[in-house]
Amino acid sequence: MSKKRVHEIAKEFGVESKQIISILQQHNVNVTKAVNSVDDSGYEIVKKQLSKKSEAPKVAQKTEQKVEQKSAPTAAHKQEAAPHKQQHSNRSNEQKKDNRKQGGQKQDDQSKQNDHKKGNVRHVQISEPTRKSDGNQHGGDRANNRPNNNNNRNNDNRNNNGRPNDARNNDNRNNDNRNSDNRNNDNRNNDNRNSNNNDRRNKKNKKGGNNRPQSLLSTSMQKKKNRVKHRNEQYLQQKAEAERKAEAAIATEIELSGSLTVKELAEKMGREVSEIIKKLMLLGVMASINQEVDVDTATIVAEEFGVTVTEVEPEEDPTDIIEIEDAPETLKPRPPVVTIMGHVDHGKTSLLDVIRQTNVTAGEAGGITQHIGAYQVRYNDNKITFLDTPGHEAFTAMRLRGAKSTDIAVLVVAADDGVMPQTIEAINHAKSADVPIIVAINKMDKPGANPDHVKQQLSEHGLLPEEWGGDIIMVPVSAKQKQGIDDLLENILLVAEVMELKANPNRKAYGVVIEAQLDKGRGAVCTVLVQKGSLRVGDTVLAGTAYGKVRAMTNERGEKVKVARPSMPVEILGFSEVPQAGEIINGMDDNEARAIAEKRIAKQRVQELQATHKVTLDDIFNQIQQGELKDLNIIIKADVQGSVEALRQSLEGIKNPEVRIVIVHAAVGAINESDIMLASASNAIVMGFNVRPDANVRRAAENEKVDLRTYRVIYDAINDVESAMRGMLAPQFKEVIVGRAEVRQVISTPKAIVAGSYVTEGRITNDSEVRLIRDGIVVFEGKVDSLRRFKDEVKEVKTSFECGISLEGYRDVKEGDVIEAYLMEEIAPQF
Ligand SMILES: Nc1nc2c(ncn2[C@@H]2O[C@H](COP(=O)(O)OP(=O)(O)OP(=O)(O)O)[C@@H](O)[C@H]2O)c(=O)[nH]1
Repeated sequence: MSKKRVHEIAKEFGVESKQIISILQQHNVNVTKAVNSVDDSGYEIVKKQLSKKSEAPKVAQKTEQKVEQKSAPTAAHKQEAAPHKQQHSNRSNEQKKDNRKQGGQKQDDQSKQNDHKKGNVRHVQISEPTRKSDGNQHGGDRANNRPNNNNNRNNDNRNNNGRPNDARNNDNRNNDNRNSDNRNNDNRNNDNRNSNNNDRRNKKNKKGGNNRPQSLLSTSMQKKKNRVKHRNEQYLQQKAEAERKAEAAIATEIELSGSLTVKELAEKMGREVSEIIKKLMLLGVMASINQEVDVDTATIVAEEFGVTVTEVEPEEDPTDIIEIEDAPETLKPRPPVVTIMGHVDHGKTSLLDVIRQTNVTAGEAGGITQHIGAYQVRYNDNKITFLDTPGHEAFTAMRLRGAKSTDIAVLVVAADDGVMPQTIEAINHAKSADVPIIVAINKMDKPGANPDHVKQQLSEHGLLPEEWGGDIIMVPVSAKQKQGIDDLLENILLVAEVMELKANPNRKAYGVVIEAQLDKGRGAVCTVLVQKGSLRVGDTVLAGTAYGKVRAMTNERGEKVKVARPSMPVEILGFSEVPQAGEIINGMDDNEARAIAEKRIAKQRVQELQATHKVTLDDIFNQIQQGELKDLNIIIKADVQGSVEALRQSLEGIKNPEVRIVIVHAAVGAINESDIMLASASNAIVMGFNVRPDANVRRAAENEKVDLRTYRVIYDAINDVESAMRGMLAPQFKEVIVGRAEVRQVISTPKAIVAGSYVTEGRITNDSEVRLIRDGIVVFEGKVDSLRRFKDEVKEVKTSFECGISLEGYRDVKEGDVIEAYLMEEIAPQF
């Protein structure tokens, strides 16, 4: 006894499960769900009920019954087959009709069937996941082709399994029974639905489903291949194009207008930088990418590459200020500017100190002069300007600038020590600057003093004393005992007189920046030596990219100065930023200064962008952040091997997850140019411990943009590297003008003096640091006491608004004054 599930029976009879459940429940069969099973008796009940309703034609039924009887011996089987009678009979009839019709069309039909088969093959491939519905179609086709066989097979199935209604075969039969009745039509529709579903699934699969059909896979592979092929073709095209361009870029003729960097020369010639460097090396010139080569060298290199060089006049630089020669009649005598030079500890400061009658040595950090100071002294009604250049080799670069701004060089040589390395260097600098030298043989009081030995040594370096038939004045002095000082000063004046030093005081100022620094309270503070013209408070000045109105001017004794004439050193306030020492300062028209400064800034930016980016301690953190720095390369130079090792071990001990410290070179000895070249090539930082670079090395480091740092304490070196990695190097500050307001009315109240003001630019805030400016001079610096709009206290007032400002601890405000608000802003370290 077999059992069938409700839904199977429903399917067999082509009705819904609930109809079957209802029939069975009416006959007290306990079923509630489509999955419940019923035995043969239940099945019979259903069959009977549904047979009554059936409208199948009698003839068909009879024919079917005959067939059933032939093949199915049991009554049960006859009954089971009943619903299918009409299907089979229809199919048989159809087949007969078809056979009659076929005749000449047989061939065509056959080919159509073949086509259909092909279609099915394709379809099966595509609809792998929907095998069941394909099975239907497939079976359907088979049924079409071999209806009788199909029939027999069904019968066979029945015989073999004792289960007459194999669902699949049943479905197949339904498929075959086209046009016979509604039920069959439904089936056909199902068929269509299935095929539609298949199409939809195929589309889904195309989009990358796991069950991607084979044909789609091959299509996507083909597309992929095509893409790769296309890319390859593009790459080859681009490569060919680049080669063609490179070929075209190689110049046969170039124009040179002055010295240029190796990189610029390479660009002009359309060659690789490495080719140029190689050629220079062959010519015996060791140059790096950013090093300048003069026109002659560049011409030789170019010619080596077969490039013709034409020398042209350099283009006029709009940022250059052409220096006008003053007419002889405008020139007036001016004091000499004297630079004191010499070896370390030979007594330069002491000598100058005696001359100035002040004690500078006592106030100096570590007893060493740290910067170029400038002072003017009066001797026998004559003025002499002294530039106090430090003797230590660390400050050679500054000394070089000092020499350039100098009329006379006083070379201090200790009588007991004789000519030393920095003495020779000083001689060379003075000679190259074409500055007359006066030798002060100092420390004559010392027991070991031997002036003749000094003279002898100096003669060997081309300085022959007058008494030996030469033209060099040599004065024995003792700074300590204040001996020979008058003699020295008289000789300076004598040389100056012979030189007939003159300048036109009646023109805009022209001079040189001796030193400059940022003062937290006063902004850019700058020592300037006026060389021509006169500098006045309120004048607009330009030095490099810095410009501004001179707010205040003081002399070396801190006294206020209104006008500085030729050869006078003064300290000035008012620059927008800190100018560089050695920069030329020009007095000029306001707008002109601003325009030139802006052009210079733009030019500087371009140059900075062009310069290769070198690693610096200031920039390490940024580079780490941007993922540009994986290794921090360091070159160590120290005085003794013990320090080299100590520094190496300490630096290598610094651990950072993003950056590895690599010591590319570590050795005993002074920092030399080859260290800089190595640092440049390996993008390294140079750290010197108890060793110092000379001027040439410093210049090379500047040119190569190599960060060169010297230390006297190992801890400081380690600390700097660690801080740099964390982006915590000591911050730098710059003054930022927040806003300006013009005082239009002064209102006196019992509590305070209120400056009724109009904000002309930026904003004024109630917590601003401010300065009160009158006729270009700062008359007060301090804080805002109160800031009001009408009667209300406000935090800030913006441009084009009026406000009342009272200043903390200052009442002498006048109409026309300018209140300038500023703040000291920490700037990100840059190099
Ligand atoms: N006995 C003697 N000692 C002197 C004389 N002049 C300077 N000294 C000493 O020499 C040392 C160096 O003097 P400075 O004036 O600092 O020498 P400097 O050349 O300015 O040194 P730097 O600023 O470091 O380059 C000091 O201890 C002075 O006291 C002198 O005429 N006689």
